[in-house]
Amino acid sequence: MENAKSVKLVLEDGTEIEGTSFGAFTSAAGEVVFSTAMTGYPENLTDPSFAGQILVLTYPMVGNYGVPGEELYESISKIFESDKIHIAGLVVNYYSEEHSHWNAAKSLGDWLKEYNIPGIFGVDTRMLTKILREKGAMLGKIVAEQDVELHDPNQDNLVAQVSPTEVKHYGTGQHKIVLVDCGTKTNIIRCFLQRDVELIRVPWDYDFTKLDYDGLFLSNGPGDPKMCTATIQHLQTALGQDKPIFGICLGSQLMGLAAGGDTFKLKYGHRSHNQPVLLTGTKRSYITSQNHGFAVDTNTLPAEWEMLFENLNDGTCEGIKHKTKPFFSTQFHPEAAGGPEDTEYLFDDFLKAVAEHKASK
Ligand SMILES: NC(=O)CC[C@H](N)C(=O)O
Repeated sequence: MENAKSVKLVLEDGTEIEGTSFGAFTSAAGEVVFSTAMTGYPENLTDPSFAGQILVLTYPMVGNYGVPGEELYESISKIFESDKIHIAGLVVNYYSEEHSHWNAAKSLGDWLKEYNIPGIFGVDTRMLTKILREKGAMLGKIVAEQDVELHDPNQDNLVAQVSPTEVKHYGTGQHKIVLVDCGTKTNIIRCFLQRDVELIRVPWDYDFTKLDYDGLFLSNGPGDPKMCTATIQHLQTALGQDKPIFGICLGSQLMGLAAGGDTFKLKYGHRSHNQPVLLTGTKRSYITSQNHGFAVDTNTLPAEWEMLFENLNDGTCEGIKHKTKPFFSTQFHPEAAGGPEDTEYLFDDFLKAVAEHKASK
């Protein structure tokens, strides 16, 4: 490669790995996490839940299908999961400078440069993942010319950084759904707009309890769920009523916290497109898309709540539900993008609960 510049990845345990720069030639610190998904870097990089994280991809060749051009649908992106790259840095094994795909508009390296995000390649990302799996997710940094301090993004209120500051309206359907945007993936909005919904998208700390709505949705988002104190407070008011509530990922953790339960940090998290979950009380399992580092501790849930899905790899909580009220959540991503769409039916289940609740009034 012409003009190749070397950079290094440094982990908090002292591990240093030399590699070659692609994307922006700059330094960045964050939490180093790995994803074993085989595709989906345009979706992953724009998922706001990755804010503050240096993402390691185990799939050996990355960049070969380039990055699509932007297209809008109802004023939201048709392609990406938000309007910018959210990761702090990218670590890959082989970066394919040549890309080819029917909808590619640019290379992955050029896209990273646009957002001033560093990438490093030539790293044995499977060896690195073994280190992260043994020792747990670690802080780390990509170092170009200037050194930077290690920084733990989970100490920051990342949700406040990625959440919008204004209320937005979408769609004209008959069910009025409030979407609390803690860093929502746009595919959640797309999934709602493909159904009979009018969506009111509000900031993470907005007092939605004052709004007139039929159902409440809590989005995914970055960082430690315990940082979202304002959302948890508003949610506690909503849990005192009986309008249907559905939460995804961070939204599931917020539901657990508002219900009176606790969350904890997983050793290295779940990030891939093939995480098996079991629907509690059945022998039915689903393959799901996941991206989370925290989970609800089911042992701390009050008696009127129960686990809805369980992760079949490590037994952790993949969703909760209220035993009598229409409140449920998933730790995984039924909206996929990327990953399997097998659990998208949960949007229909939620809207069915909304319709039933309205009919009962
Ligand atoms: N995708 C998400 O919503 C992630 C939730 C939370 N930030 C976690 O890492 O567990």
